[in-house]
Amino acid sequence: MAKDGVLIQARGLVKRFADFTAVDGIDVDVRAGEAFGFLGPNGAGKSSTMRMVGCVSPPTAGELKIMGMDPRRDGPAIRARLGVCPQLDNLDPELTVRENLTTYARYFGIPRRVARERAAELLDFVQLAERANSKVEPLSGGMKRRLTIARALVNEPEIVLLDEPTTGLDPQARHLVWERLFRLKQQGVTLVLTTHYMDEAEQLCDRLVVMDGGKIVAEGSPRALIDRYSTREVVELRFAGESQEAFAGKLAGLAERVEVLPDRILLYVADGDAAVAEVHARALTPASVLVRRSSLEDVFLHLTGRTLVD
Ligand SMILES: Nc1ncnc2c1ncn2[C@@H]1O[C@H](COP(=O)(O)OP(=O)(O)OP(=O)(O)O)[C@@H](O)[C@H]1O
Repeated sequence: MAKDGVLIQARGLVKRFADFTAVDGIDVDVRAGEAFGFLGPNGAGKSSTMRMVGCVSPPTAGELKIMGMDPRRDGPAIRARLGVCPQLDNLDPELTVRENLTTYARYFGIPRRVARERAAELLDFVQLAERANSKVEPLSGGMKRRLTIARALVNEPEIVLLDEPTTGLDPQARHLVWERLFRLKQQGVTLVLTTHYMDEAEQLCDRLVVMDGGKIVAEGSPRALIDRYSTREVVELRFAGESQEAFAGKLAGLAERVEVLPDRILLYVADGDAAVAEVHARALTPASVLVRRSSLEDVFLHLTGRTLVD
């Protein structure tokens, strides 16, 4: 392990494609045992960063150290200690569920008998033991994703990279994946994930960076980011009629911050109910009112002026 328990260290890390800069000089420290997230909208540069960490795409500039090693020089040694769960499932449809694991194990030189034992354990872990002899094709999206996670664990990696682990899954399948990832974290595996789902980041990540346009715009724990960049509560008001903008002026002084979106107005306040009472006291009659806790979505909106998922 590298000094201070930092497993991944990036300094001024850059990825350019021709004259387009996808990752624009980011600094990152991922510590042993934590779940670390890259949160940002499509195109923020999350996957490009992950591919550099996974040693499949060389950095254009800057420094990157993984477990104290240099991806430019030590790619194979690093990859031997990483597990990778790519954004798109690339399981082998010709093979059974079990064979997808045992065949993958061969790339790491794991003896056949050990590979079979490990495959059985991993299929148990991802709750696919009953499907061991099934082909991959008929599996649901959630099962395929869990199998991809199992495959990423075949070499008993210290770090597991997960690129959008639950994109495209239904809520129940997502929860099952989250639950397994949480279990992995409890076992001491370091998780690095990208996501554009703020609930996923809040559920899983001990710390995260918010990325936008190739840059890191904020970093911290979900709680710390919310405390720093948002208020305790948010009131969402929807006014009937063509424009929310027309009502915004009537809300002056009512909140620490007001965001006017095309379909609603957000009031950032410490006490949502008190703010709602004040809205009514001003004889305003929104078509709907919702009081909720602040989330990472609010952090993102504050930092970039845009919503995370359009
Ligand atoms: N091989 C490539 N050649 C040219 N441009 C690329 C390449 N890979 C990525 N890009 C561009 O770099 C930018 C960042 O892409 P990246 O995939 O890293 O973003 P992301 O945050 O992971 O978003 P997504 O959720 O869509 O994967 C995008 O504008 C993308 O079009």
